[in-house]
Amino acid sequence: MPVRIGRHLRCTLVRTREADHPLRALWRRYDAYRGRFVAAVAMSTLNKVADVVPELLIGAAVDVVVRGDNSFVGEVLGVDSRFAQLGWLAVINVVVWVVESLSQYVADVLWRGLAQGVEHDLRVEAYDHVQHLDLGWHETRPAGSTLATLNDDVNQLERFLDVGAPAILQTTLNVLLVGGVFAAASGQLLVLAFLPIPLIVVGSLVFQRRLEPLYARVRTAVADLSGTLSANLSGIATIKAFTAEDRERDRVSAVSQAYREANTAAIRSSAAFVPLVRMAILGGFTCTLLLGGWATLRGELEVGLYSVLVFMTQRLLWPLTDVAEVLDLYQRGRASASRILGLLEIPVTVPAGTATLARPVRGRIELRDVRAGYGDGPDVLHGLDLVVPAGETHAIVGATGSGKSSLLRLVLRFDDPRSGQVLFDGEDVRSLDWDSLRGSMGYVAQDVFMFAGSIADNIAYGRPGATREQVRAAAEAAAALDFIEALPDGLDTWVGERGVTLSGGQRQRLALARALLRDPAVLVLDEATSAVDNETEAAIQRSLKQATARCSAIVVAHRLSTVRHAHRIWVLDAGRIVESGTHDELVARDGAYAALWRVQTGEPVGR
Ligand SMILES: Nc1ncnc2c1ncn2[C@@H]1O[C@H](COP(=O)(O)OP(=O)(O)OP(=O)(O)O)[C@@H](O)[C@H]1O
Repeated sequence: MPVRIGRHLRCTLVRTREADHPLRALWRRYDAYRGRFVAAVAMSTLNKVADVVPELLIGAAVDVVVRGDNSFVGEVLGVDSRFAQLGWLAVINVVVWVVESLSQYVADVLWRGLAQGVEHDLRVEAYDHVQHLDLGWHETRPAGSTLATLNDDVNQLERFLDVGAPAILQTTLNVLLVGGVFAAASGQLLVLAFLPIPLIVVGSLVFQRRLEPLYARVRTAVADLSGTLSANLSGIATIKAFTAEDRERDRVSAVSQAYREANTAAIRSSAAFVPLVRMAILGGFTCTLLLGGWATLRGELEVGLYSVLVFMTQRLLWPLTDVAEVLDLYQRGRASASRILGLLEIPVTVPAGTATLARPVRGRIELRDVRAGYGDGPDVLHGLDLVVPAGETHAIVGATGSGKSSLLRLVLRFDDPRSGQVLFDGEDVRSLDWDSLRGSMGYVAQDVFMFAGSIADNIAYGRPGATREQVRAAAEAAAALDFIEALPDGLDTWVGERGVTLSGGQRQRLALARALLRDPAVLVLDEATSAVDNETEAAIQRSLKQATARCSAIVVAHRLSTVRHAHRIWVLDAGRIVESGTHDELVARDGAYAALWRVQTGEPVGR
């Protein structure tokens, strides 16, 4: 099965399939929240009903005052006294207000809980998916852009669920409840008061269509801005060193301006909707006020009912002015949902296998006719055959760009080869689960990363349950204990996110300690000692000799003195193995390795 290395830039996927509505897809994905959603809808419905009742009570009170003994309330309750009727109305009002307030509280808690639950789950799920995507994908996509999706887009969606969704529900309920009252009172007024609604609905649909691409543009602009900012902050030392501050400010300003323009365009369009809605509302309100008033004067409508209808028109129509804002939230939420789901749809191209290795893991690595490359680019490794028997230390050397790190990436299965096989203890690495494969390896990368935490935390990163003594022993084996103990808090010294308080060589030694503490079957070192001085390197070599007595090691090094004692040295040139053998054999052969050796040491060949 030919598989390609890395680079799966699938920005196109960030916009999900048109046919599948992102919010509907979200609904399907989070079925665990459906119960809470139904409860929130029920509570909002109760709240809305309780909200409409006081208006009816006002009408009833006017009816009591105007019609006295014949009032609607008097007939329903069988109470003659107007004072008693008003008293009853007051009691009902208090009960309704209590129900209204309580249901409002419960509905708020439910909606907010729902929104935050979905926000949390979605963020964690998206993050987890992102961390399983292959390394090549991460390398070709600005980290800031992924961050914008994980953070900003998830927040937008939360805002829609928290504010937008209940608002849509309340507006719909309003229309239904008030419509019911109007229908009971007067069919003609129902038609007139509701005339603006189709206009608003059609307007909403038209605006929604216009707004959709505008908000998609806003989300893309946010991702660009976030990507630029995060890249610049990571490269701040380079910006300073090359006095590029002004240039970078202009670049950030241009990206920020693009965001501003995208937002302005969206806001201009969505805000234009408000006056349209208001004009429609004015029409409906004027009809009820005038025609209802005239009907009351002609005696065709009760005064109490007229006052209810006027209040109701207010209640029905004014909340519709919020439709524009809700539409705005909806579109933002939809665009964000689309981006998050797009991220979740990106396939994991280097999935874990299911096989486990027999224990104890021996640590034999073999590459069989391996061809590999990045994305759609040319091959960078051309049919490599290489074996590292269990327990041996092998070195990979060669000019810069010859493919040494690419080879290590295949061993760790950061990428898969385009053809050929990588075998670990005889098993194809594609068939192994991560625990068997990477769990048996200790890796020190060229660019060492330290997490925010103490030195001890960083060393124990690959083996969280390690004892203090084990951490100290690993630090000692990596020739790191002396400098650690010289620090004010020793092993408890806090190192920043990137270990910026440490020198390059110190960081490398901590990374080595971290790898050794795992007690790996295979130690993979990519220029692990390039930043230490000769004396420290000699100390590390002595420790490594002990450490690698128990495991296999694949060591990439430019400094050939580092790998001189390896069991075998493989010389790479432009992605091909051109020589292999022990140091002495290779020097004796007087080929590429011998030439490199001479350049580095000035030693005459054959010595
Ligand atoms: N992530 C990547 N995406 C695309 N091409 C890459 C990537 N990493 C390396 N390459 C290319 O693959 C080739 C081999 O690079 P590699 O890093 O494996 O060489 P190397 O021998 O480790 O170099 P160095 O000694 O400088 O670390 C180079 O041509 C490089 O441009």
